[in-house]
Amino acid sequence: MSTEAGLKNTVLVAVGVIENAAGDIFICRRGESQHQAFKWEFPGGKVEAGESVPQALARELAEETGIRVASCQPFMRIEHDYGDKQVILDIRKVTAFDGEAHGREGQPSRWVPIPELHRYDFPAANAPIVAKLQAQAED
Ligand SMILES: Nc1nc2c([nH]c(=O)n2[C@@H]2O[C@H](COP(=O)(O)OP(=O)(O)OP(=O)(O)O)[C@@H](O)[C@H]2O)c(=O)[nH]1
Ligand SMILES: [Mg+2]
Repeated sequence: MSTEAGLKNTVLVAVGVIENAAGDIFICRRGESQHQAFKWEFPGGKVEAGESVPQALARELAEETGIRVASCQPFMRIEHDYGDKQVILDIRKVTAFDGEAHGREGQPSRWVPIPELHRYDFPAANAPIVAKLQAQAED
């Protein structure tokens, strides 16, 4: 029963780590009416019924950033419990895309060099994403 209640509050989220030719990463700031308000995020959103993760990612990135995904690869998967909500983040690295990434819904956005990512206030679930990107950048 508690499991059922938990599952009802679990959302699968397609998240895009968009990388440009300089190796910088595109991030956006969440709005005041959203869960984890005002935190910085990697753009993305909930996978809808009947969608695959790459399909949801393409749709969400078109809506939120205006880009068309040309190539993406699995990066990592994170399960996190916020108490009020459980999320499963399926994170994909977007290495080829068409268009200029921008905050298409009016949200603040910017390209950030990987060594500076930890300066931004991300949702708690995102810590392993930033850590993995920075560890890979050190190689
Ligand atoms: N897009 C995105 N969502 C994240 C990240 N980290 C993280 O915990 N989340 C959580 O994933 C959940 C779903 O993401 P979302 O709110 O972007 O979903 P959506 O675009 O479909 O949004 P909406 O319901 O606000 O219209 C939220 O609870 C959000 O807090 C992240 O880096 N990017
Ligand atoms: Mg979203």
